[in-house]
Amino acid sequence: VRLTVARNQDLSADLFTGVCQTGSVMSSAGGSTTRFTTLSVTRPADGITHVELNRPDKSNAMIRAFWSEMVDCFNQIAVDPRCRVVIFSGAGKLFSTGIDLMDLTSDIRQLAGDDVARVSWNLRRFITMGQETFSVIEKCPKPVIAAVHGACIGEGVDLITACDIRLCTQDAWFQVKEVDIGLAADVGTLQRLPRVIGSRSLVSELALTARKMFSDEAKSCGLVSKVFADKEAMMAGALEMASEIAGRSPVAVQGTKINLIYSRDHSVPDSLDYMATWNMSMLQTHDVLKSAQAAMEKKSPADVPFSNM
Ligand SMILES: CCC/C=C/C=C/C(=O)SCCNC(=O)CCNC(=O)[C@H](O)C(C)(C)COP(=O)(O)OP(=O)(O)OC[C@H]1O[C@@H](n2cnc3c(N)ncnc32)[C@H](O)[C@@H]1OP(=O)(O)O
Repeated sequence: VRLTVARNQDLSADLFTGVCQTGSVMSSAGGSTTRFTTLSVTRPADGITHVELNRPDKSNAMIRAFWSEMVDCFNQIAVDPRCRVVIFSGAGKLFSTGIDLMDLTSDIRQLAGDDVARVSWNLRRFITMGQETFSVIEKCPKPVIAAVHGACIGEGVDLITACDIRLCTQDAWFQVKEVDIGLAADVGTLQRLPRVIGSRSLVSELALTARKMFSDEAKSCGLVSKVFADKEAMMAGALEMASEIAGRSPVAVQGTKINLIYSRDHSVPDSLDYMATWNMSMLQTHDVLKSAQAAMEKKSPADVPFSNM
């Protein structure tokens, strides 16, 4: 199945109206609409939301509007019962070249405040806003599959390390570029990358030298779990994986994401404790009974109708 075909079929859907000339419109479950200029949001199949970086003529460089649109987008996805899983990709010839360098330089030049304390305070707020741009992905209970083709630079790496699953094309490359522009990466890569790939030595090497890492190495170190020949194959693979996830119990899927992230950041005893408390209510779902019955009847979970949440 190709995403492009599915998307065309979906343009009339009520929730996501797809890309139009002035941007993409997304309405929350409550009905309010948000118009995005840096993102395209579509629903290629039942339960699946496709979010696409949508500044292809500027290499999907991330401007300030992107920061707030990401927060709006993922906050809406988090509460949208019709979304069970998200695919995140980039339009055009590459995934993203990271922060928009024009924006960055003008933002830094325009820092306001009467003295060092006030300037610093404002700068801190600016940095935490940047961090929230990617933390919203992690806070969203729906799993997010990043699908990367071509370059993924700087903030692009911040973005994908906040995703749950990463796929890429053979021509993909990754670069923790921040030291080259005179700063220590500050919106997620240094915190998340060491937890994604096991080797702290490799993380330090990548972050301190800003060297490019190509797809084969990205696969062997665990940054991505699958490499596809080209973008078309990757998007088909992402859609197939997303369908597998969307067909399963949302109680089980969302509980799995939340507990995996919790256990990444806590000790095993604390995480087991959290898990027990989590499942003391979630195990009472009808989904367990329905799934167990389907397994005994040798049916796939995909054949079981689970209600949305
Ligand atoms: C508190 C927050 C702090 C956050 C920090 C974040 C840091 C980072 O993200 S560090 C990474 C910054 N990015 C870069 O240094 C990459 C810059 N781009 C490139 O080196 C090249 O674009 C690249 C080698 C990737 C590709 O080169 P190619 O010749 O194929 O394309 P270009 O002609 O360069 O690009 C096409 C148009 O896109 C514009 N563009 C590309 N990247 C950026 C960018 N990062 N910021 C702004 N604009 C970008 C480029 O200017 C071209 O536009 P136009 O000239 O209008 O055609």
